[in-house]
Amino acid sequence: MTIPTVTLNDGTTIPAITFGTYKLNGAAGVEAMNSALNVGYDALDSAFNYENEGAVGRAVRESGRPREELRVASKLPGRHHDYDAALTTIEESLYRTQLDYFDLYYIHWPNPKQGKYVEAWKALIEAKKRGYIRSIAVCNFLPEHLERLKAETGVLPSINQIELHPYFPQDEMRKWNHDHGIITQAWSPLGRASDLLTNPLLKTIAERLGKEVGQVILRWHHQLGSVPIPKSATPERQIKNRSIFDFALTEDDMTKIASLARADGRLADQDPATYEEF
Ligand SMILES: NC(=O)C1=CN([C@@H]2O[C@H](COP(=O)(O)OP(=O)(O)OC[C@H]3O[C@@H](n4cnc5c(N)ncnc54)[C@H](OP(=O)(O)O)[C@@H]3O)[C@@H](O)[C@H]2O)C=CC1
Ligand SMILES: O=C(O)C(=O)[C@@H](O)[C@H](O)C(=O)CO
Repeated sequence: MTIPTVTLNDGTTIPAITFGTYKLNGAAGVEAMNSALNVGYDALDSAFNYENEGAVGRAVRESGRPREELRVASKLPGRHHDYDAALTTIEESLYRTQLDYFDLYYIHWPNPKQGKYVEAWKALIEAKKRGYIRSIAVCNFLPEHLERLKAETGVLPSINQIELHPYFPQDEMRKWNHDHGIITQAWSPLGRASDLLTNPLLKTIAERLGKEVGQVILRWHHQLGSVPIPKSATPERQIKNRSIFDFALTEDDMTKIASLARADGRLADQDPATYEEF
């Protein structure tokens, strides 16, 4: 089944599910990404810090698929938020992928203590003007960070990619994004293979629908209006994870899944208000 598309606030489009590539490196990484592109994913999420932009570019070329059919993303690391360094880093990302442009490029973390994310954002705006990037976006930004981008540049991102899964549903942040025309993407959408995948409530829903728990979680993301980015090195799981557009959760399922939220449901100690990424 074809993956539906989502239109961003700058008129560009992304598929309603993207393939995550964190920890997919080297030849094994290329193989996993090749498999994902072969089973119908149209988008790859990468980052300068994943050290796999070369594998991403190679998988895109080996797929034999037209470049314009695909969406390729990377992210600017915290150590390169200075304006000139940011532009050079984006150029380096392009050289590593050996692609002519990125569909999406994100600021990976705001690093508020360092305090240079507005400068980095201005570099992304310039990189878009130069044709390096089609759509500019952020990850892990809080409302206060987004307000500063708006006040100081007049440009809000197309996407805010945040940690999001049933243990950490981020209702307020998702609403903020939605109210400001920003699409929410969900990182670690499956809870990075934590006990979420064996949760009894999710298992009951999955059994009733004849689906797997991972599919129920990814469908939950879709019905919330967020775009999940599941990673899997396993072809069978890649296929299952993308097969979420031919069934639906009931309102009752959605309400029950909302009850799984935990006071601190984060997977790790990575609060964007204080976390500083290298
Ligand atoms: N912007 C940011 O700050 C961040 C962005 N990301 C992005 O989000 C992507 C996804 O997040 P990630 O942290 O990788 O975690 P995910 O929630 O996607 O979980 C990945 C893990 O789940 C396993 N898995 C995948 N599908 C299934 C399934 N159907 N059943 C059982 N297990 C499954 C995988 O195993 P296996 O591979 O062995 O199949 C892997 O161990 C990253 O790859 C990256 O692209 C991630 C973190 C932060
Ligand atoms: O994977 C990413 O995109 C990250 O930002 C990392 O910080 C990741 O979340 C991680 O857990 C690294 O240990």
